[in-house]
Amino acid sequence: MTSPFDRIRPAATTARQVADLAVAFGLTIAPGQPADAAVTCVASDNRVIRPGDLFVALPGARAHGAQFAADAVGRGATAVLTDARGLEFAEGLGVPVLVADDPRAVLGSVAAWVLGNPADDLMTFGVTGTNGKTTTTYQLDHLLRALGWTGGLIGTVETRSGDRVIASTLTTPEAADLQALLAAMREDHVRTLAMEVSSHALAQHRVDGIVFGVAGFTNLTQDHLDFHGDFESYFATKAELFTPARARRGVVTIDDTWGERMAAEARIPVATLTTLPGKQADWTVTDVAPSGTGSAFTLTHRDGRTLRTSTSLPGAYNVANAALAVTMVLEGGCDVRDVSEALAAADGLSATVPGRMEVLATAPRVVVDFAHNTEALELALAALRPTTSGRLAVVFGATGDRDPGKRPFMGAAAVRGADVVYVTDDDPHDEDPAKVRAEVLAGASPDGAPGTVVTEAGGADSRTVEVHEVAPRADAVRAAILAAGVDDTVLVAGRGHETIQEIAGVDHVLDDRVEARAALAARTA
Ligand SMILES: CC(=O)N[C@H]1[C@@H](OP(=O)(O)OP(=O)(O)OC[C@H]2O[C@@H](n3ccc(=O)[nH]c3=O)[C@H](O)[C@@H]2O)O[C@H](CO)[C@@H](O)[C@@H]1O[C@H](C)C(=O)N[C@@H](C)C(=O)N[C@H](CCC(=O)O)C(=O)O
Ligand SMILES: Nc1ncnc2c1ncn2[C@@H]1O[C@H](COP(=O)(O)OP(=O)(O)OP(=O)(O)O)[C@@H](O)[C@H]1O
Repeated sequence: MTSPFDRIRPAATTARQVADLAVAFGLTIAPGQPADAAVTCVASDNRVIRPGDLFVALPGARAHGAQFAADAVGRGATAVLTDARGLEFAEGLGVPVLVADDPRAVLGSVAAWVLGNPADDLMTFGVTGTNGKTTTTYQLDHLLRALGWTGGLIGTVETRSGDRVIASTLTTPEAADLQALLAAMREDHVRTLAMEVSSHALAQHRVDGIVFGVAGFTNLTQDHLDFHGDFESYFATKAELFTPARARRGVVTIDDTWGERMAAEARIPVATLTTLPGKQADWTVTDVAPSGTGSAFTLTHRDGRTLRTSTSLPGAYNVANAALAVTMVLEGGCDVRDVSEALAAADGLSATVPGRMEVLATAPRVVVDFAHNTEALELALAALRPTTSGRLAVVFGATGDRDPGKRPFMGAAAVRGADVVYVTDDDPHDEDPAKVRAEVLAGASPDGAPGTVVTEAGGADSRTVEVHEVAPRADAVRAAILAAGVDDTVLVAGRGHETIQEIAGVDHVLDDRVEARAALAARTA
């Protein structure tokens, strides 16, 4: 396992003069410090500094990066870039100090300049949206490789450049790390990049220094409102990806109204995509049919171009993810026949995505999925229902300290979609886990207590749902799997590939897949 401070960086770099950098970006060199030095790479965290780096010290919510400037210089940083406040810490360290009003706003462009604009050498695909970024990115990477290119991948789960692979700490890396990674990709002869672009990244200038060849939009639903404030600003942040500063062209899924608005307001050429029957778009998905564990579908352009392929992942939304991946590659300029043949040879969009609809067993079926907001939970349950002949159980919790408004909605969605509901903990962070569970339970049952809930009592669709509260999470996973019949499905939702659970500032090792496998072994025993 890699450490959070591992970075994929270029081995060979060209030295750049700090004085030239100051001129190029109109930065002030603080008086009384050395005026020039050479820099070869850029980092914004002292813990990843290597000799020759420019240390960019950013003000943050928890610290000012300049507090770590002395350590950065001790590790070999040859210059510091910070703001006026950071200058107080960075003076007198014997290296040039560049000052910018807002160092975060120049970091991406500065890093790209130092590293020789590495994004220019790649065919870049950036995916944004609330749900589906990771899945779409893996399918994109799978298709690009099937077409014969050496692909790079950046996203929530892992980061890949050629044979180099590390676990990711953020969905979209900080700007300096990202540019260093792109420079490493250039060295590794990577030709294409499939990358997730989070709304945090857009808001924090992390993707400055890249103009994506093709940007893709999946969907927009309630999430991250603690960071963005309201839906309108969340939308506006995502919409930035569809402007000339960020991408040359786009593909927008218009299955939801936010997609329609994104396509209408985009300031770059966009092609629209829909999976909804009868809806008009540039690209439409039709003839969806079960195929293996997933679905086959036909993708057709208004001009008649068409191909039929499949995805191995279950659920209608995975058809949308797969179709978006294919459409982005076609809009990137690939010929429909080449794509069709590559997909036929690659068994369709069949990439396994860690912790996304990952099937661990079939009798009972045990599936680990990352659904951690209301809509995702609802859709994940709906995706599994048609292929569950027995009962459908779900194990999930809500995250502490984040977006408390969604907790009761998640509880209600679980009861609507499942027959057995285990409310447990996700990452409590600094919040009382029992309080978080209680807020989820408040949406799951009328009295907010575990027990038997009758949905739509008296109606034709009336169902009886068992609601349990079990903590810690490993016990909930175990209880659900031990109680399941062979025809049942157990969905363990919310944490996907994650391996660390944070409780009151302490990291605990917890991997849903490991816990589920242990429970399956206990069943056999
Ligand atoms: C809200 C947010 O995104 N915050 C990110 C931001 O934090 P911050 O600006 O408050 O930084 P800080 O911790 O005060 O530190 C200030 C500066 O000092 C540096 N520092 C800090 C400590 C130290 O010992 N040495 C050091 O050099 C930091 O690298 C930073 O440059 O910069 C930090 C350094 O890169 C990130 O770790 C931190 O991500 C936090 C942990 C986070 O949870 N971010 C999430 C919300 C996020 O970005 N998520 C999206 C995906 C969302 C989704 O779609 O699911 C993502 O792209 O990952
Ligand atoms: N197109 C989609 N529409 C709705 N839900 C989806 C879609 N694709 C995936 N999901 C659900 O959302 C969960 C997260 O999927 P994925 O990791 O691909 O999205 P993401 O955008 O990368 O999410 P995050 O940024 O939170 O990591 C999945 O586990 C699945 O339950």
